[in-house]
Amino acid sequence: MSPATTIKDLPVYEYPKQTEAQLDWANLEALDISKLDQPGGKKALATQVLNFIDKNGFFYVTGHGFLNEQITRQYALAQEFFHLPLEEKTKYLANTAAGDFRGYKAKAAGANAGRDNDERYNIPKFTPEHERPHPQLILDHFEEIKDFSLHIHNKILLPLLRLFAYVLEIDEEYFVNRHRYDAEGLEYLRYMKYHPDPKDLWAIGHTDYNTLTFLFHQPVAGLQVQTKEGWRYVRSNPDSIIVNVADALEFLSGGYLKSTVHRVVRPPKDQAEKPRLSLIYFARPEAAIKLEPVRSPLLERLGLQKEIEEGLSSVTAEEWARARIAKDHRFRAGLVKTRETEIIAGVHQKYYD
Ligand SMILES: O=C(O)CCC(=O)C(=O)O
Ligand SMILES: [Fe+2]
Repeated sequence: MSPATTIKDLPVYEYPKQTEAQLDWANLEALDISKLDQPGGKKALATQVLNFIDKNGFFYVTGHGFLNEQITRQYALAQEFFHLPLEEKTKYLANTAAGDFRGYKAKAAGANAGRDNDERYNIPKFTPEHERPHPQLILDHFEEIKDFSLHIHNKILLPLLRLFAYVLEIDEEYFVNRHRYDAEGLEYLRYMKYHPDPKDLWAIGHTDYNTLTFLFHQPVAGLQVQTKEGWRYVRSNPDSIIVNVADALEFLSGGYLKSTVHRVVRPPKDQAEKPRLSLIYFARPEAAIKLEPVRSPLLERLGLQKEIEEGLSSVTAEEWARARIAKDHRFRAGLVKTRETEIIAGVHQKYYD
């Protein structure tokens, strides 16, 4: 390969073109988190958050401190990873039957081929708990992937958690203290590849089971968010990360922050024949954190304060995530015909077409 098309060791990743299709786009707020370091910035952002967060858990983050090249390097790695032979990738299979999503998930095949059209590689946080084998490609770029993951955790996740705590008028370290990087618990960076497929629905409507999900720029349209007015496409802008509130943060915030339903549909005609790569970071609370609602002066004032009750409040973040992953596995593997809705402790997960 010529030097012009590689940066040192990897082919340069070029984003596909944005679609020219006229789509119904969701209107989402953008939080410029670089403002948090400026006088008055926290207050301004809190006002913005209060305007949407009890209705819709999707928003953009700008001012996140990543250079475009850092993000496209991760896409280049994702692309190279998925080019590895299937027998190499399957050496690193995730144990999804046990609710463990670390490692590789192949695209469904054989009798279950219709159940999904995506491959994934989940790279867990860089702590001794999660030391595990990786392909040489990943090992060769380990420090770069680690720096990328740590930037998301320390420079994006934690400031957002402090901001949400400020909005709820609680100790600003309340959520941060439940997301210590070195503590036991699973977060991961995901490389994902959707293979072109004629079916309309590529990922059924769902909520995520973690704290916050960070979706990096991805011009192939397909991600949709459920709104009161119906499904709306989420536009991906080059300077923004798309963020969504997921189950654990909804539970911890006493239901105030909304874990928002989303899905992935087949891209519009001008993009439908291309593979769709996604680069996603799933932040989760520490494993042992109980999903009990916080006591918040804001929620008290609004009459929305939830009490700690039997049931979900005694379920940990780890138990919730494992239960969701294992149920999902049972469907994808063809062990059950339809998705099971009760996850744990009598709490139901809703699926939407
Ligand atoms: O690929 C995307 O844009 C979204 C994927 C997603 O919702 C998920 O993996 O939970
Ligand atoms: Fe999702």
